[in-house]
Amino acid sequence: METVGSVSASILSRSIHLRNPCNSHSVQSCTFRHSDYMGHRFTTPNLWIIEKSLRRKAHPLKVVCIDYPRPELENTANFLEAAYLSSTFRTAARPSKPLKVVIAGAGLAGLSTAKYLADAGHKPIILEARDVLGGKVAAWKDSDGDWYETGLHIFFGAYPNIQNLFGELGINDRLQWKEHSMIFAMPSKPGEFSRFDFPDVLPAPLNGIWAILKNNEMLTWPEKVRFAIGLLPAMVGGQPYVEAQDGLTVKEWMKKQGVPDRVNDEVFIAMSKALNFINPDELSMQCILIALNRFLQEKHGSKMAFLDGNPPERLCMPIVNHIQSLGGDVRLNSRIQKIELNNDETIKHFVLGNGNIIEADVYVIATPVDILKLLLPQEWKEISYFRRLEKLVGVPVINVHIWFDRKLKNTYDHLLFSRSPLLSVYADMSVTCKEYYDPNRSVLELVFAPAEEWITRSDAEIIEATMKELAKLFPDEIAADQSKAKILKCHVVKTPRSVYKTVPNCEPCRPLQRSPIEGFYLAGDYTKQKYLASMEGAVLSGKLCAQAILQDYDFLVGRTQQRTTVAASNV
Ligand SMILES: Cc1cc2nc3c(=O)[nH]c(=O)nc-3n(C[C@H](O)[C@H](O)[C@H](O)COP(=O)(O)OP(=O)(O)OC[C@H]3O[C@@H](n4cnc5c(N)ncnc54)[C@H](O)[C@@H]3O)c2cc1C
Repeated sequence: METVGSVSASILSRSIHLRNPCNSHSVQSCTFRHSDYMGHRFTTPNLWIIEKSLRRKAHPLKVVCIDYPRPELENTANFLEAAYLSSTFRTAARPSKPLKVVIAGAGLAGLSTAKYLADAGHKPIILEARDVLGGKVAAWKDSDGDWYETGLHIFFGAYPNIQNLFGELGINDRLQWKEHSMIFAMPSKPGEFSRFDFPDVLPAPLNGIWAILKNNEMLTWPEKVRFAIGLLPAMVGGQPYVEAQDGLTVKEWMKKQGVPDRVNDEVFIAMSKALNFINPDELSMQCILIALNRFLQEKHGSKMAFLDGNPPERLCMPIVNHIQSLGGDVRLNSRIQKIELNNDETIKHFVLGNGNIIEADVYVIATPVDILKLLLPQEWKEISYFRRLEKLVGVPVINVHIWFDRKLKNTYDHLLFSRSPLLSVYADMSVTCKEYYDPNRSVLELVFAPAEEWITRSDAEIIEATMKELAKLFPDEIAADQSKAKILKCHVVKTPRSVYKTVPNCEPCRPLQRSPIEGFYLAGDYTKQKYLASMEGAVLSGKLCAQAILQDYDFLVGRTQQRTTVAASNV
């Protein structure tokens, strides 16, 4: 095969820099021009190359060809790392005895675990309690055929594992990327918005710095300077500093760093509510620093995309089809009721709600952490790995959909930060999302947070409160009494326990995917991974769970054989 390009790689401190002179996704073959590897050739369709750990001659250079570059955004080191991890499942040696892995929960974490295990040649079976896929990305069709969702979901440029997954499934075109901006409502000027625009010509973090410096409506120059000085230790101290801030709330950290209260009020209330549905006086500062780090480190990190339709069909179904095409299974209406143990306190089987039992070589719980705690057998509760879970508690949040009798004008084809006391982010889905497109009527989807006080209130009260807030965002078009735009219909979806509430000191309580119980693993956005409680975090947790199972393969097979032998001799 003809050599059509070369890749040069270098390592600067700990980040990987890749340059592909071919700059094409359809390269058929490539020569690696590192002195140690001169002349080494790789051939694969859609060649892309990832260099994992170039550490001079002491460690061999690891080169992996990946098939799924991301078309919209640049292939950053984080993306290549995500693609590399995915490729390890496809290229793993086929197992002589595929493991039967039962996974509780068909949220993104459970689906991801099953997908990557299936890629590696194993047999995952997902048991989902409800009649709908997706967990916190679940959605339902009403009697008019309109969809309503558990939550308004945004995909970020800084979500490498999600985008790699879209590439693998061949559904990249389902992400509808928006302008690289963040748009905030201005409570002091009802109906007006202030933008942070990230210029495409500048690399990160300069594009972010430029966006902040150019915006003078929300923060004054002295406030920006005070905030920048406050952030200096984070820039200098790196990850250890970020982790150390887990003990402080956002508000406490701002005070300690001498950042003016107005910065908190103008920017961080909106950001805290968007990230974790709570206010800065509760949110751990580590959460904000991790988000800033992920969003500002990459040129397109804070660029946002909407899925082009309802998540169960447009995102979850392709994962299910993939799992089933490789011999796995996904069963709805199959709630795990109980974890039954052997005498040695390992798992004997899962008991389902209908009394059926299911046995497997490996068991994974990919439910929310609150459900896991309810399922934990008494015998495990004092193990510190499980005891620490007590600190992780789901936060309440409400998602509101309102269909109006007209097209609202004061809106954008984008996510909007409402900066209202009761609401967090919102979007006119009739504009932002292809499947929900309507030329004549607006459909607002709004995240109602913090929701602690509202979660037990009636839908009518929630809609009434929402309309009062909307009257400030659309002063010319919406009035609380509906004397302007009229509500055609609405849906309110309450999630009393959503993502874990990221209050200070939660980080040490997040469990690794491999538990101390043989053959038992966890997946879920709350488990240990570097992307907060998010869709990206859920998908990565599934990959890490599948990776841990693969790493333990010999042990798990040996264990199963031993049990079979013992069972046979008992007969
Ligand atoms: C309102 C809202 C807005 C959000 N916005 C964003 C956003 O913009 N961007 C972003 O990245 N993230 C967002 N998130 C967070 C994101 O949705 C979650 O982090 C992610 O979907 C969690 O996935 P998971 O698989 O870990 O858990 P889940 O989605 O909760 O999945 C767990 C599954 O387990 C099932 N289950 C429970 N009990 C049992 C049982 N006993 N047996 C079998 N199955 C069981 C559940 O039914 C569920 O399907 C938002 C969340 C909400 C609620």
